[in-house]
Parts: sequence; C-alpha cells; structure tokens
Amino acid sequence: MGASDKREEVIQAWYMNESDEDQRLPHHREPKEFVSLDKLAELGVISWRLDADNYENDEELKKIREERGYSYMDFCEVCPEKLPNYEEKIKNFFEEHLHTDEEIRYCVAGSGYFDVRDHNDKWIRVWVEKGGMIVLPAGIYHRFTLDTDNYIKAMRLFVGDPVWTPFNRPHDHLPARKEYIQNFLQNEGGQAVDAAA
Ligand SMILES: CSCCC(=O)/C(O)=C/O
Ligand SMILES: [Fe+2]
Repeated sequence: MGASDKREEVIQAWYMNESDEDQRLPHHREPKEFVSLDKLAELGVISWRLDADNYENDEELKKIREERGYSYMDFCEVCPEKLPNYEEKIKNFFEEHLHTDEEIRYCVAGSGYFDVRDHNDKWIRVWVEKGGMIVLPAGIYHRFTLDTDNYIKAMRLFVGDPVWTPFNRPHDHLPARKEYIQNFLQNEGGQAVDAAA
C-alpha cells in the first residue's frame, strides 16, 4: 500500500485510565491499550467509515438505512453556541446511562468520545471523527463527551419515532438491559463472557 492509499482511522478505541482529569482528555492507559473494531462488535457496537462530505447522496448510507430500518434522521450539533442548555446537556450526556433502543450517531463534522462498558465493566473510549458512524446497542451502559476540540455535528438516526430517554445507571431491571446481557455479555451456560480477563 502506497502512502497515498493510507486512510486515517475515523474510529479508534482504547481502554481508559481511572484518572479524574478533564473528561475531554484522551485518558489513555500507560502503556496504551487499543481495542479493535472486532472487539467492539463483540459488545454489539458496530461501526462504518462513510463519506461525510457526501452524506446527502451516499448510496452506502442509504443502504444501511434501508437494511436497518433507520427511517428517522436529524442533526445534533454540540458546542456552546449551537446547543440550547449546553452545560446541562453536556453534564447529562456524561452520566452513565442506557437507552431502550439503539443509539445511532454518524459524525459528519468534528469529533467526540462515546464511552462504553466492556464485559468486565471497564470503560472503553470510542473516539469518533468525521466519517465515523456507530451504533450502540439497546441496553449498553455508555456516556458521551466532546474532546478538547469542543465540537461535533452528528446525524442521529432512529427506527420510527425517536425516543432519546436516558436511563441512568442502575437500570438493570429493564428488559432492554436484560436482553443486552443475554445477547452480548453471557455465554450459553449463563456465565459472564471474559469474566477472567
Ligand atoms: C453526539 S450526539 C450527543 C450525545 C447523545 O445524543 C447521547 O445520547 C449520548 O449518549
Ligand atoms: Fe446515550
């Protein structure tokens, strides 16, 4: 592969350190512990790299929306100038929570961190930049923060009428949480996957 073929990653993931420094910093462990997109997929977090300069006419995006039934679409810009009640929203996005439906976000400008819990309840930081689209499955505990560039414009997709309600942890009794555990965190014997890792 020549240098001109080299594509920058628009989605990168790593295990976070425990430091209580600014949430917008990368929070890498020392040494860094990256997480592959395949490992994210094992947690139900799926992703694509798309052409964000062409989202209006993108056949690949159209196909994903058709196949997965993503009929609803709008945009959410997160920065102090554009988001009403910015401080409150930023605080709420970073509270650990789950949704009873998928959270689908396509970053068309800027960047941000979607943090998700792994099989052992450790935080994985998922950095999504322009062109990255991710689906967080219903029932996964997660949170969102801007990075130090302080700006993201995300396309929000949904199946049918959108429901954005966050259920802050703990909400383990919800059917969506139970189904998530069954589908992604337990093996057939009902044991926690990766418990010894
Ligand atoms: C970049 S979209 C804002 C974050 C959000 O909508 C959400 O639900 C985070 O969990
Ligand atoms: Fe969320």
